[in-house]
Amino acid sequence: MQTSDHSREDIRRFVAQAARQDQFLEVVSGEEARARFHRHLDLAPRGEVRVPLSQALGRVLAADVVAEVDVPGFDRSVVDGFAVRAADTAGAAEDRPAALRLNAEVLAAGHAPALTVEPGTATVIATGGMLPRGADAVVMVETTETDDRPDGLFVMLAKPATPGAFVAAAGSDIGRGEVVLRRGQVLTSREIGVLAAIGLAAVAVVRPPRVAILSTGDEIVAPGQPMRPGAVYDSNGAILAAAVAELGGEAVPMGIAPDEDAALERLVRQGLECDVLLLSGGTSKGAGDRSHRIVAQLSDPGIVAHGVALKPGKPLCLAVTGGKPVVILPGFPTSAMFTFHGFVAPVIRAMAGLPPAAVEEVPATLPVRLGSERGRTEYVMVSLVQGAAEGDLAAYPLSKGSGAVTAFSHADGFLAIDAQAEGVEAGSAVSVQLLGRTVAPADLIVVGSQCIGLNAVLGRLIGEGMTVKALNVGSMGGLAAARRGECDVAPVHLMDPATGAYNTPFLAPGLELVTGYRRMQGIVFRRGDPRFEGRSAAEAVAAVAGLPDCILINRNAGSGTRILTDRLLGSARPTGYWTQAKSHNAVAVAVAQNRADWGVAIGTAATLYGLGFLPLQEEHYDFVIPAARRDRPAVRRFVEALGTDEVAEALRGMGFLR
Ligand SMILES: Nc1nc2c(c(=O)[nH]1)N[C@H]1C(S)=C(S)[C@@H](COP(=O)(O)OP(=O)(O)OC[C@H]3O[C@@H](n4cnc5c(N)ncnc54)[C@H](O)[C@@H]3O)O[C@H]1N2
Ligand code: MOO
Repeated sequence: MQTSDHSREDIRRFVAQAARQDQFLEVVSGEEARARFHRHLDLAPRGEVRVPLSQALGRVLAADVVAEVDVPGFDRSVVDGFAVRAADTAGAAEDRPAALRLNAEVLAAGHAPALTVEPGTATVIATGGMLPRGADAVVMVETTETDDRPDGLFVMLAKPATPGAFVAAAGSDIGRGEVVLRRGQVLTSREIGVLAAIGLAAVAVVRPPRVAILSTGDEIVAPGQPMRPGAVYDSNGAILAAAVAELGGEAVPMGIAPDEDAALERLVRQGLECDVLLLSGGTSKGAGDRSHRIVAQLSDPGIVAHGVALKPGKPLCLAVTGGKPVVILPGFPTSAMFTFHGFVAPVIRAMAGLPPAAVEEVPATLPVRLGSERGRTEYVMVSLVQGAAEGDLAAYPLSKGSGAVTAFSHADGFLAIDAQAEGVEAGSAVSVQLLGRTVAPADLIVVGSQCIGLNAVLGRLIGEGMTVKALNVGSMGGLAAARRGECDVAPVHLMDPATGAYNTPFLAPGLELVTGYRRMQGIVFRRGDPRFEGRSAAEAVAAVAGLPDCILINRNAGSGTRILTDRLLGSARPTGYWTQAKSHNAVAVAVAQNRADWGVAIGTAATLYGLGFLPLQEEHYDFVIPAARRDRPAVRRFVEALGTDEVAEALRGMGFLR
């Protein structure tokens, strides 16, 4: 839909359509939605295919595999030596060796013996050689001597051999008729080895369910294509295709459908040729949201639930047609992933012949308060860090909203807030459902304010093989985490408004400060703007503060940059003063995209977005370290690396001062 040139009638129609909430009249619980969905689904695997072993990795066995051969297939020598009759060696000793005449045969691996080991004789045998008739043991060559006598070549044994010594019996590894692998087994390199050992070149595996994946929306652009204003790259398509493959399905990417009924209808019809059809976007009540209207045309039974009392995930639309699932996931990536894992993944697993995924939960403590809207069960992605006491885990919320794409990749798991609760208090015990099987441990935990300069140090440590977990919770959050002993390093840039001093005034007993680097803060503006170009910061502010059409993009209250801005403005309240951008980047983007005309940010942000910059003041970005953690090897290495010339050089290269 075009964004300009709308007639009043267009706009009235848009609002009327957007306000029509019919599709959300019946919002059901997650359990109810799942129950309705499963009532109509056919979850049986969709047949089997034979694949060569070279293509069997990761596939699911369609049937039990029964060995038709023994492994080993014959009694086999496991050493180089002599095949003997153990009875002939009874009583052998250093001073009374048993002498056995050697038969005229050498049993290399892969050759069938021709001669019997008669009493009083032995046959030379190699590792892997087939035990000859008559023999019941093998003697290692090192423990023997040979004796070249006129009546033949003899081997002298100084010790008796026990029956079966150094012989691997036929079928001792795998016996003919044995079930070696069970149906439903996921084939790894180990199982593929077993299949090869019993002589199979190909194996029957479950046919992976084919899952059509269609992203929808006029604003969606395929990665690799040029960006347009207001557009977003199609991340859902890529995430879903990979997630389907991870679950044993075959992703059938169908690209991006525009918000247009005819095209959508055609693509939905095409997608229904697969075993599952997944759409994302356009399920909400926006005027451009077409997907659910098209899916609503399906029958037998069609849509079974549209709207679930979950956050994220409210607009999820579940449909079934002829036993085949058709799901519209919400467009926001976190919502799409969350509902995919909750509602679609179990279906794909079942169709792929896999058992339900095991759910692992760990207890943790919530370090900060979490607010929640009543009426929907809310799921919050968290990152887990080791707390002060051994075994204690702190669950840091990764609250970037449903639209974020990084929440899933940064999270260790998620916690649920009851639909009736208005939030969870700081310090509450919570249960975290893990996304993987274990909590990923890290050598160094960094919690606080994030800065791209930090990578100059952390990148180096990671290159040395250290694992690092860095959580962005702001300076105040980092300071609190350091006080609670939940991090090794808390990067902070806090200015005391009374004195203008950085960071030191905020230290508490048990905390140390390591000097980091400085960041120049200043006014950012679009190059060439005569209201700023060529002026000092103070002159510029004096000139623009009273101009109603010169818009400021301000920072959030509590941030160091906001304190600086307030000092700069004095009692002036320019247009835009009440905005609350949360980062340097957000300020720079707003100015670069002409949504605002000026703001205060660090010089690096101005450079990144090609903006003009009027320097104001250096900000100190330092590191608070709990004294109790100061001697940990990872912390010592961090401080050491920070002090090196290479790091200082890298920081200067990025525009920081060190
Ligand atoms: N007035 C109301 N507005 C909204 C409600 C509501 O109840 N009342 N629900 C909100 C909720 S909750 C969600 S979640 C979103 C989901 O809406 P849709 O599923 O219709 O998704 P879209 O509007 O198409 O897109 C939402 C958002 O996600 C981006 N998107 C879409 N597809 C992709 C993709 N393939 N890759 C990356 N990003 C994608 C899209 O550009 C939008 O920014 O609705 C709320 N609104
Ligand atoms: O519930 Mo929507 O799915 O916020 O994100």
